[in-house]
Amino acid sequence: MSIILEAKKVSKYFGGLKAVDEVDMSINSGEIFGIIGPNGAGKTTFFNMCSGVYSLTRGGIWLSNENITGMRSERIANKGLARTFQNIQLFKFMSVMENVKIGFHVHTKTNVLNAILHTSTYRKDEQFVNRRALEIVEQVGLSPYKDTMAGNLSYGIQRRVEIARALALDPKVLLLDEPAAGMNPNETRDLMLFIKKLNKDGYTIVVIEHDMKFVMNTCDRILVLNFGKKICEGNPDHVKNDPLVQEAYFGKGLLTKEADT
Ligand SMILES: Nc1ncnc2c1ncn2[C@@H]1O[C@H](COP(=O)(O)OP(=O)(O)OP(=O)(O)O)[C@@H](O)[C@H]1O
Repeated sequence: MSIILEAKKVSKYFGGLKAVDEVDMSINSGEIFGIIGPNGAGKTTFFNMCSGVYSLTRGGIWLSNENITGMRSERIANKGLARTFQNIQLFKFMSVMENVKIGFHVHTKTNVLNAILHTSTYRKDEQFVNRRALEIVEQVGLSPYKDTMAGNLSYGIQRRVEIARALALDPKVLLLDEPAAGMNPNETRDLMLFIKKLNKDGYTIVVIEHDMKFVMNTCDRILVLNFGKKICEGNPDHVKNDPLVQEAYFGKGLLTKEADT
């Protein structure tokens, strides 16, 4: 199994605050990998460094053995790492297809002038984007909603549109920041199945999530952060039974109760 995303001694300091402190992580190609930890543990900051939104204070990040430390986020996206954000960031007055099509901008050569002049570059890009967007919409089961305005869809479907838009980048690795946040149990169950299907389709998935049932039932391996430090890493059973995790994060018994239901 090859390592697809690797972080070595990654740190981020905000003034005196060590939001992420010397965290190592190795994700194998084909895994569903979870990152958990209490509020403020450093999870999103860590994602922001992996995806080029934040610079690193120390350490390095490798994507498919290429050092991507310090690269801009568009460049990292182009190299195959796509992400979604904690808060849904869709264009609510645009259709599902239009939202997905926006995800293609890093792949196309069209600029404003090409668009205004309707050049052949623009027309070729338009054809490519329309065809691929339709394929992705079908792949993720959004065909019935393709012409619906995003703002009119349920929360669970909107999340799926966001993921579809990230797939437009043709990523190898998909980072999902709290995809189940705000979902009802049915939506969370559907999301779980959806993520497993995406993984079967060949995407490596890294997911930050507070919903323990989701994490324990979906992830192959889990990394636990607390106050910016990695306190545990392993398969769901290992993490569930780790006394440090129980104490530092969940409070004794809570993890077992939530994850087993
Ligand atoms: N841009 C920033 N400037 C200063 N401090 C920040 C910044 N971003 C995050 N922090 C701080 O870094 C710490 C880690 O925050 P982060 O959002 O990464 O945690 P988290 O584990 O994702 O939390 P949550 O589960 O609540 O989303 C927190 O103390 C937060 O206040």
